[in-house]
Amino acid sequence: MGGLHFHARQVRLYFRSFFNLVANITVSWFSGKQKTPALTHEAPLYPSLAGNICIEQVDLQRADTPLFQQLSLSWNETRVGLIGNNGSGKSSLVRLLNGLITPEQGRVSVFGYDTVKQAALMPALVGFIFQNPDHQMIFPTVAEELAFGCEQLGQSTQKARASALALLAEQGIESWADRPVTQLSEGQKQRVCILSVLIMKPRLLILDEPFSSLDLPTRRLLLALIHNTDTHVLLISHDFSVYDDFDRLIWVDGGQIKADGLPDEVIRSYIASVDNLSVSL
Ligand SMILES: Nc1ncnc2c1ncn2[C@@H]1O[C@H](COP(=O)(O)OP(=O)(O)OP(=O)(O)O)[C@@H](O)[C@H]1O
Repeated sequence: MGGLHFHARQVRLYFRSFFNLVANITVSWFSGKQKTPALTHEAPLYPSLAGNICIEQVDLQRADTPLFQQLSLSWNETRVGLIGNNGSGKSSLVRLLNGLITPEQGRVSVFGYDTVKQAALMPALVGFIFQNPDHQMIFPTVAEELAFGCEQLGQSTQKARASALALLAEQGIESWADRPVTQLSEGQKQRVCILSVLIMKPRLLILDEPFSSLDLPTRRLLLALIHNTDTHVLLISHDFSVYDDFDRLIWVDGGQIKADGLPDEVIRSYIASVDNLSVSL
């Protein structure tokens, strides 16, 4: 068991190191330490779909089965939610946005950057929070977990620790700095994960079911954290109350956009469709 756990940690470490190596090079480019590559803000293939985040005529298969066919979607709103039944394609859709999966056809771009052609930029542009914080945390203590992101932004080890401590102090949790992450509760771990991504100031923050095991106060605390950033947020949650202040909600069904609009209206349509289904069962 211990060996298995160690192995899983190592795999995660290598995976994250690879992404961070790429992010490091990228951030160095941004900060002018190396020659800046020619970044092309390409025009959208379909100008009517122009937006900060843009999915254009995308085809995607999962396990040889078509999931998205000619999927097109774009938005500029800062707070966007994604709902849909299990297996409807939500996680696949958000994984297209940081280049974790690649479409067979079409194009996905985030703030003008192509997630495939400019994949190396994605770790610096798009932060990702998973359902299970254990899949994300790799350092022994809270401060190290936060400092890592700052080091990827080019800060010295000392400066990175100072930035981590400053963020913890701002959150009123400076006493957590040297706590082992393994001794945090699930909610505390998720809070550290969100802070460790926000400290890198991504332009888009994607959260895939981040609250499923959290109690109401912790959920509210983390929602406030998300609301207080000026980062664009894309949130997947089966708890619709989290969408109260959101600008837009997208309902995915069988790999297609079933409804897209104000959260209240989309939630009403979704619930009505589930009620209809229950009646006909
Ligand atoms: N790694 C994978 N390999 C192959 N098929 C996959 C993989 N991940 C998801 N799928 C398939 O793609 C489809 C969409 O799955 P996805 O995880 O995107 O749905 P979801 O809406 O996020 O579901 P849930 O709410 O259960 O998390 C499903 O049919 C699923 O079986």
